[in-house]
Amino acid sequence: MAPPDNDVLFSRSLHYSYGTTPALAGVSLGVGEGEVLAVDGPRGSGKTTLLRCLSGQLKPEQGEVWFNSGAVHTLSAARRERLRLTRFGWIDTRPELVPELRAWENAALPLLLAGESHRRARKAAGEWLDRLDAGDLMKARPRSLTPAQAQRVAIARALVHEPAVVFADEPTAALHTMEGAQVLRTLIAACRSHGVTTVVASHLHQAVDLADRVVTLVDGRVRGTAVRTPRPTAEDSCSLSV
Ligand SMILES: Nc1ncnc2c1ncn2[C@@H]1O[C@H](COP(=O)(O)OP(=O)(O)OP(=O)(O)O)[C@@H](O)[C@H]1O
Repeated sequence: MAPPDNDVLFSRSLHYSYGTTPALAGVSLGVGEGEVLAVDGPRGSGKTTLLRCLSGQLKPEQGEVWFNSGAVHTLSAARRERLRLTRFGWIDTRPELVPELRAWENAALPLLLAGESHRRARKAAGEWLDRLDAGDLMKARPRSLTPAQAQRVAIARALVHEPAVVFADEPTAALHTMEGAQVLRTLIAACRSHGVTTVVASHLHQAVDLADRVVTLVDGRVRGTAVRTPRPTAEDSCSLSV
């Protein structure tokens, strides 16, 4: 059965286990266009596994994932990889930048991999680094960046190819609390102002205040959903003109 038309991303009854350890035990949810969804829950509740299934990194053992009314769960690994490269952005807990590349080259990777010219990829990466308050880091190597600066470069990399959906898996868990809060605000403001649908996992409740809706997972199941009204604006998230 096809998913509701108004959801960009939709899952139905997702199940996933690592060997005998169940991680998802029937998760169904939808994410609307431009919505910022926070996935909350204690450690081990299945947040990372859910984001990996929704983004096509993992194939669910049972259940369905739909993106823009197209089935993701039935795609081959190569087609899912292509989808991730072109339509999705991923921000991990740790930025995992390529140490040999400069910040702008790291940020430009999705465009360079897609065959974009060096000049255009550099321009787009520079614009994103500027918006994320990291424009002065263009030529820096990852080893010279603070964790928060490196995460800003990783956020630019997730947004540079204008994805439809950005997934962020505990993007501030490795940062100092204050820096983490700033980085999260910048990320969500950037996604909002560019209309990017966003799914953020967080067990620290940091994302909850900035999201439109919060889904709480416990033991691989949805335990609750809270909708924030009125919907937060980009200005609520960040004072930068992202
Ligand atoms: N590679 C793995 N091998 C075995 N078990 C795993 C693996 N990854 C996750 N798990 C288990 O699956 C369950 C869900 O893990 P998951 O990482 O999805 O939860 P999480 O909510 O993201 O946790 P955290 O907040 O600690 O990142 C947990 O019981 C976890 O121990």
